[in-house]
Amino acid sequence: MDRPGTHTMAAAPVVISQDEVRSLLRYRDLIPRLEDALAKFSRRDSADVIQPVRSTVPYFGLMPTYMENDGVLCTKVLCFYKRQAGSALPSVQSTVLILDPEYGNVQAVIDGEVITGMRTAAASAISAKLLMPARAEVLAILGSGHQARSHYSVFTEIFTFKEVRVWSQTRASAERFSDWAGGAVRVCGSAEEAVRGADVIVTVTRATEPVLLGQWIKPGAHVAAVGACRPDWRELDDALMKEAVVYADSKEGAKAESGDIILSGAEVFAELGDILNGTSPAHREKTTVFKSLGMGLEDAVSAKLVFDRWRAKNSQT
Ligand SMILES: NC(=O)C1=CN([C@@H]2O[C@H](COP(=O)(O)OP(=O)(O)OC[C@H]3O[C@@H](n4cnc5c(N)ncnc54)[C@H](O)[C@@H]3O)[C@@H](O)[C@H]2O)C=CC1
Ligand SMILES: O=C(O)C1=NCCCC1
Repeated sequence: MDRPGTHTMAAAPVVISQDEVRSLLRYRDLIPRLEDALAKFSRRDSADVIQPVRSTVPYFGLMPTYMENDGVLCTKVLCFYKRQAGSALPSVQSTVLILDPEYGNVQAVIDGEVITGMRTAAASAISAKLLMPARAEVLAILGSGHQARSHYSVFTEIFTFKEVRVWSQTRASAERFSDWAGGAVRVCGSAEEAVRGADVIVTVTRATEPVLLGQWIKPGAHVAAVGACRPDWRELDDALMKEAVVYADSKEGAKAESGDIILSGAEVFAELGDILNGTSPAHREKTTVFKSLGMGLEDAVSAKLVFDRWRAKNSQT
C-alpha cells in the first residue's frame, strides 16, 4: 500500500508466534493495563475506546477495537471448530491483527492462544481482586482445560489460597491438571464437593447445562463464570444467577451472548470498569458473579503490550 506522499510500500507485517507471546507477556504488566482499559470502556468515551459486541457467523467471530487516544487499531479473529478426539488443539483458535490506525496496513499478526488464555484469566483475577471476600482461603476450579491452566497460574501468582480444588468431567483429566500444577491441587469427585465452602469459584467448562448450583455456594463467595458464552449455553443455574449480584465485562456483550444472563432473566448490576471508575459499588459482602464473555479490548491491550515488547527487543539486535 502506498503511504500518502511517499509512494513506498508499507513494511510487511511481523508474525509473532505463540512461544514469543509466552515469553513477552507477563500478568504483572497486563493486569494494570487491563484495569485501565476496562475503566475507559465503562466511561463510554468514543475517543478512548470503540469496541462493538463480537460479530459472528457460524464457527467464526470478529472482535475489533479502536482506541483513538492510545493509537490502537486491532482485531482478533477466532474460529470454533470441532476437535478430533484426543487432539491437543484448543476448542477456540484465534489470531490477533494489529493495524496502523493512520494508514490501515497490518503491522503484526500475533498468535491468539496465549493472549486469549492470559487476558481472560487476568480479567477474572481483576474481578476477584474487586469482589472476593476479604479473607479468601479456598479456590475451586470447575474444568481442567486451557483456561483452567491460565486461571490457576494467575490466581496462584497474585493471591495466596490455603487450598485449591479442581473438578472436571473425568477424574483422569482433573488428575492430569493436578499433576501439571505440581500436585498442589485437590482433585474432587463432584462439582459440589469442589465448591462447598469455597470462597472463589472459577467455571471454565464447555458445559451447555448448569454445572454450578446456587444451593452449594457459601454466601459471600465470588464466582468468575468464564464458559457458556453462547445465548443458549449455561454453566450456572437460575438460583445462583438470581441470588448473586451480577457483574460483567461488557453489559452489551453479556445481554447478547450469555445464556446464564438471558435465560435466567438476571440483571447485570455493573461492569468491572464501573467499580474501577468508582461509579458502582463492589459488593464483596454478598455472593457475586462476574460473567465474562471476553472483549476485543482485552486482546487489543494484550497485543499492544506484546508488539511493543517485540519491537523493543528486535530493535536492540
Ligand atoms: N469468557 C472468555 O473470555 C472466554 C471464554 N472461553 C470459554 O471458556 C470455556 C473453556 O475454554 P477452554 O479452557 O479453552 O476449553 P478446553 O476445551 O480447553 O477445556 C474445556 C473443559 O471443559 C470440560 N467440559 C467439556 N464439556 C463439559 C461439560 N458438559 N460439563 C463439564 N465440563 C465440561 C472439559 O473436560 C475441559 O476440562 C469454553 O466454554 C470457552 O468457550 C474461552 C476463551 C475466552
Ligand atoms: O473472547 C474470546 O476470545 C472468546 N470468548 C467466548 C468464547 C470464545 C472465545
